[in-house]
Amino acid sequence: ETEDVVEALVDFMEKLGPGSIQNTPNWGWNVSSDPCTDHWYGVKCDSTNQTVQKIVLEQISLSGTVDFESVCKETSLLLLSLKYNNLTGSLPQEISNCKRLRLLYLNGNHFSGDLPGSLTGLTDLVRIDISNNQLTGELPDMSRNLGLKTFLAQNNHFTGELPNFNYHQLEFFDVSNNDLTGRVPDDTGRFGAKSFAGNPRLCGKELPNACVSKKKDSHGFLMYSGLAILGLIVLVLIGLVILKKRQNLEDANIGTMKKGDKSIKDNGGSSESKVGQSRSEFSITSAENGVVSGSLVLLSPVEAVNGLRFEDLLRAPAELIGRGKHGSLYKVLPNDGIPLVVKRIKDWEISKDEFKKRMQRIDQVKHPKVLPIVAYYCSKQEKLLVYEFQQNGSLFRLLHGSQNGQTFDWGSRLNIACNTAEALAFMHTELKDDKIAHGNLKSSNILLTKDMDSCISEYGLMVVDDGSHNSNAFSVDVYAFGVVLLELLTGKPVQSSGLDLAKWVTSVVKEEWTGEVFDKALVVEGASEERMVGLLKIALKCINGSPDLRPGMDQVATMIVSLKEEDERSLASSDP
Ligand SMILES: Nc1ncnc2c1ncn2[C@@H]1O[C@H](COP(=O)(O)OP(=O)(O)OP(=O)(O)O)[C@@H](O)[C@H]1O
Repeated sequence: ETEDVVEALVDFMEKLGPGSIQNTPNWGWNVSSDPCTDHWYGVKCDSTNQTVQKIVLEQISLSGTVDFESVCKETSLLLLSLKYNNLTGSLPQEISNCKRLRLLYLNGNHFSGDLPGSLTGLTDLVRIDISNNQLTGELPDMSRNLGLKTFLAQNNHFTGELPNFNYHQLEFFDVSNNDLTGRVPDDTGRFGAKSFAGNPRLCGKELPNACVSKKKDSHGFLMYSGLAILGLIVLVLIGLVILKKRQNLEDANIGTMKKGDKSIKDNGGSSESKVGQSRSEFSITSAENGVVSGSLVLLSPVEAVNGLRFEDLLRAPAELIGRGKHGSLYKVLPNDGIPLVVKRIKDWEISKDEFKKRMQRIDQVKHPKVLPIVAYYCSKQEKLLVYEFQQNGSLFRLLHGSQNGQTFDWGSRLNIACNTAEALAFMHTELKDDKIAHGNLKSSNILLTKDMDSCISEYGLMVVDDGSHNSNAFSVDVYAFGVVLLELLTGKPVQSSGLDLAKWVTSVVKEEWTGEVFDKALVVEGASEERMVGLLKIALKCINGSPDLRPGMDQVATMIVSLKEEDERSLASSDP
C-alpha cells in the first residue's frame, strides 16, 4: 500500500475508538507496517496482496465515529463491515468516495442524522444494511443503483414516503419499524407486510392501514352494477352453504373402532348422526365446515390410542395450531389420552386405494427418527393423519423462536443434521421403488421428542410436483434438506423479508467470504470454522440448481457422519 493510504487507514482506525481491542496480538493498524503483508486485524487484501479490499470490524465494541473521508482513500475497498459496535455520528457525503464499494454493513450501531444523498452515487453497491440505528430523514431514491440486492433499514427513525426501488431485483428488503408515510407501491412483489410493518402512517394492501382510494369513482353506474353483482354472488354462496350443511347433516356417518383388527369400520349409525349438531366449537370438523365420514385406520398400536374411538377424536377439544399450504393441523386432546395432532389435508388428488397403499407402505418402513403415523382416515374430499403431539416443538421454533436464553450449540445442530440425513437416506432407500419421498421437508417438519431427540414428521404426505420432468421427488428432498442445513448454519429463517435463503447464501459465498454467512451464536461459541465450512459445502451440493447433480441422500448422510466423527475426534483431543 502507498504511504498515503496507510496513514489514512490509521487515522480511520483512531477515530473508530478501538479501545483495548488494540492490544490484540497482531493487531497492526500502525504506520510502520503494511495492512496486507503484515495482515492487519480485520483486513483482507486482493490475491496479489497489493490493495485492501475488505475491512471487517464486527462486534468489537468500537465506540467512535467513522471517518469515511480517510477510509475511502483506499479506493479499491469492496466491503466495509462495522456491524454490531457502538459507533455514533452521522454518515457523511464522503461515503461516495468509496467508489467501488459493493457491500456496506453498518447495522447495529448508534448512527444518527440523515443519510447522505451521495449514497445513490455508489453505483456498484450490492448490499447495504443500516438497520438498527437511530437514522432519520428520508430514504434515498436507490432506483438507479442497478445492482442493488439488499436494502435493510429497519428499526430506525426514517420519515417521508418510500422512494423508488427496483423491488423485482431486490432479494432482501426491510424498512419495518420506522416512521414512513404514504403508500406501499403495489409492485413490491415478494416483500410482504413484514418488510413494511411498524410504520403506523404507512398504508398498503396487507398492512393494518389500508390505503384510501385516491379519487372518487366517477363512474356511478359501473360502481352500482358492480355492487349488484357482488350482492348476487353473496346470495348464491349463502344458498350453497345452507344446502351443503343440510346434506352434510344427512350424510354424517361416524365410524367406530372395532378392537382387534385395528381398523375402524363405518357403522353408518343413525344414532351418531347427531354428532354433527353437538360438536364443540373447537372440534376438528366444525372448524372448516366439513363432515367426516368413513373409517379410521389405526396403524401403530400406540397405547395412547387404545380404546380411542373415532368419534372421540372428532368430539375431543381441538385447537388449530397450523394452517399451511396443504391443509390444517389440529392439536387434539382425547379423554384420558395423550395429546395427538391431526393433519387435515385438502385437495389431494389421490385415489382412496392409492392413499391407503401409500400410508401402509410408509408405516412398514420404520425408522426411529421418523415420526410414525398413528392412524389415518381417508375420504374422497379429505385425508386425516394422526400423529402423537411432540411437546418440544420443531427445529424451526428452536432456531427462530424465542429461545429464552437457551443456546442451540454446534454439537446439537450437527447431531440433528446427522439424524435427519440418516433417517431420510434410510427412507429413500426403502421407498425408492414406491417413489415415495418426503415431499415437504422443512425445519417445521423436524420435531423434537421429549428427550430432545429429533424426528422427521409428515413423511410422504405430499406428492412432489415441481413442474419439471427430469427431477424426481427424491432430489427435491435433497434440496430441501440442503436448505435445512443452511438454516442450521446461518440461524436465519428461510422466509424473512422475502429472503430466499439458498439464493442468499449462494451469492454471499460467491461475493464475499464464507465466514459472513454463519450464525453469530456459532462463531461466538467457537465452533470449528473448518467443519462449518464443511457442512456448508455439503449444503451447497444439495441445493445445486440441477437436480441430477445433487448427491443422493445416502451420500449426504455419509458425508455428514464423517464430519460429525471428525468433530468428535477434535473435541476428544482438545480435552486436557
Ligand atoms: N406432531 C406434532 N407435534 C407437535 N407439533 C407439531 C407436530 N406436527 C407439526 N407440528 C407443528 O405445528 C405447526 C403447524 O404445522 P403444519 O404442518 O400445519 O405447518 P407447516 O408444516 O408449516 O405447513 P405444511 O406442512 O402445511 O406445509 C408447525 O410449527 C409444526 O412444527
